[in-house]
Amino acid sequence: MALNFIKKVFTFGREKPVEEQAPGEVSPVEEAAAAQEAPLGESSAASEFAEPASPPSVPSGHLPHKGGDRLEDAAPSEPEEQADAQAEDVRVALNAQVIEAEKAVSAEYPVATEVGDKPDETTSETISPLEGEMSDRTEGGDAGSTNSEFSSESTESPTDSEPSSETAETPAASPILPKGFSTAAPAPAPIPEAPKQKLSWFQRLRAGLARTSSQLTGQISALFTKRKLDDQTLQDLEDLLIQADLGVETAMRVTDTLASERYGKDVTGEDVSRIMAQEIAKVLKPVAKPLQLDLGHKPHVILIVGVNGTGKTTTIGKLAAKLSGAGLKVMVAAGDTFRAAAIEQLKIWADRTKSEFIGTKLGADAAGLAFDAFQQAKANKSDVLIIDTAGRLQNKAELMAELEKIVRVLGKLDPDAPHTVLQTLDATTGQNALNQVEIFRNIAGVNGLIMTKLDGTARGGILVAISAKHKLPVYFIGVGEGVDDLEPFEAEDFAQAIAGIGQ
Ligand SMILES: Nc1nc2c(ncn2[C@@H]2O[C@H](COP(=O)(O)OP(=O)(O)OP(=O)(O)O)[C@@H](O)[C@H]2O)c(=O)[nH]1
Repeated sequence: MALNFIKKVFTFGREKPVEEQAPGEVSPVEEAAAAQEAPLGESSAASEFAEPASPPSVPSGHLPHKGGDRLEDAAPSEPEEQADAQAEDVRVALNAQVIEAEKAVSAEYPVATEVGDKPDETTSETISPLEGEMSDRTEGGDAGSTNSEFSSESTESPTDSEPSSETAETPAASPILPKGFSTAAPAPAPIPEAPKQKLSWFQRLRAGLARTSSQLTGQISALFTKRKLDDQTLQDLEDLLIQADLGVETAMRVTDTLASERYGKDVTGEDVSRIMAQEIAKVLKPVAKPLQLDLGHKPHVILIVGVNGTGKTTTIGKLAAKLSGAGLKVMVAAGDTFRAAAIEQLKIWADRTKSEFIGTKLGADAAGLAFDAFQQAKANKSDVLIIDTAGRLQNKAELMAELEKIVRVLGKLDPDAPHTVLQTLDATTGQNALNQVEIFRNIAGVNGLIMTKLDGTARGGILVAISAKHKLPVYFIGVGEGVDDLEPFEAEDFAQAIAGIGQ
C-alpha cells in the first residue's frame, strides 16, 4: 500500500525536479504512506519506521521522518559496492521526486484543523476515514450499538483531531438503566422507500372484486367436483349466484344456459365460471355506454346525487379533471350546503382541475345555489356545469323533497336541464344500492350511474342486478381516491373480474 501510495504521488508530480535526500533517510511521503497503511486507531509510533539515532534535517513542511534498520547500513563488498551505489542513486532520485510530488499534494489539499471548522468542499476531501466515521455516528447514521454510545452524550460531539478510541480515553459508557427504562437513542435515518408501482386500474378492479370472485369461484368449484349436472346442482348454483348479489334474473340466465348446454353431463367449475362470465357480460353490455354531452346549448348540466359518503364530491373532481383536461370550460357548484367540509372539498377539486367554482354559505338553500350556478355558467359560457348535492338517505323524505326542488328550479331555466343526473353507488354497499337507485330515479330522474370504490372490498355483483332491473347506463367506475381513478365502465372487463377469469 505504501509503495502504491508513493507510486501514485510520484506519477502525480512526475514532471517536477525532486530534491536530494540523504541515504537511509525516509521521506515524509513514505512516512505518510506508511501511516496511511497502518490500521485505524494505531498511533504513528506503531508505524513500520522506528526512531533514527539522530534525526537528519528535514525540509520544512514535511512530517518528522522515522529512520529504521535499513539495508544500506550493512558493509557492502567491491562489485556489490557498485550495484549498491547505483541502487542508491536511483533511490535518491525517486525519493526526491516523491518529495516534490508530496509538496504538490499537500498544497492542493490542506489538512482540516479543529472540529467545528465549517468543512468547505476542499476540507471535506481531507477528513480522515476515522473523522468521517465519527461524524457519521454522531449524525445517527450508524444505527448500530455505537449509536447508543453517542446518543447519551449527544450534546458533545467527539472531536475529529482526537486519535481513535484505542489511545483516547473511552467515552463514559451509557449507564445501565433499570428494566423499563431506555435512553432515547436517536432513531436511525429512515430508509427511503422505493416508489410503489401503481396498479393498473384493471388490477385494482380485480383486487376490489376479489372477495366476490374468490367466494363465487370457491363455491362453484366445491359444487361441481365430479358431479353430473342435475336439478339439485342447478338449484344450488342459482342460490349461490343470488347470494353474490347478482340478482334473481341473472342467476336464472346462468343456470338456464348451463342446463341447455350440459344437462346430465359432467361439468367443471371452470365451465360454470366461463358461462357465468358470458351471461353477466350480456346483461352489462347494453348499459356500458359513453356519457353524451349536448354542447349544442351551454351549459350542459350534470347533477350528482346519492347517499352520504358514496363519493359524489370526489367523483365531481374526477369528472372535472377529464372534461377540463379535454379543453372544455367547466364550472362546479357546491350544492352540498349541508356539510361544511363538502364546500371546501369541492373548492379544492376546482382549483386542482382548473375549473370555475361557485358556492354559498353553509345552510343556504341548495335550489337557490343551483339557480345562481346556472345563471353564472350561462354568463361565463361554460361548456359543462356540474352540481354537487348533499348526501341523503333515500328514506329521508324532506331531503328527497329538496332534491326534487333543485331539479324543478333548473327545469325552469332550461326545460332539458338537468341534462344528466348521475347517481353514485358505493360498491361496498351491496343489496341496499338496488333500493337507492329505485328511489333516486323516481325523485330526481336519475339517468346514469357511477359505481365507486370498486378498488375496496367491493360487492360488485349488485351492479349486475341493478343493470338487469333498471337498464340504466353505467358510465364510470371509481377505482381509488386519486383524480385519475375514474375509468369508463367496460362490460367484459367487469364480467371477467367478477367471474375470476381473463387477464
Ligand atoms: N377507495 C376509494 N375511495 C373513494 C372512491 N371515491 C370516493 N372515495 C372516498 O370516499 C370518501 C367519501 O367521498 P366523498 O366524495 O366525500 O363522498 P360524498 O358522497 O360527497 O360524501 P357526502 O358529502 O358526505 O355525501 C372519501 O374519503 C373519498 O376519498 C373510490 O373510487 N375508491
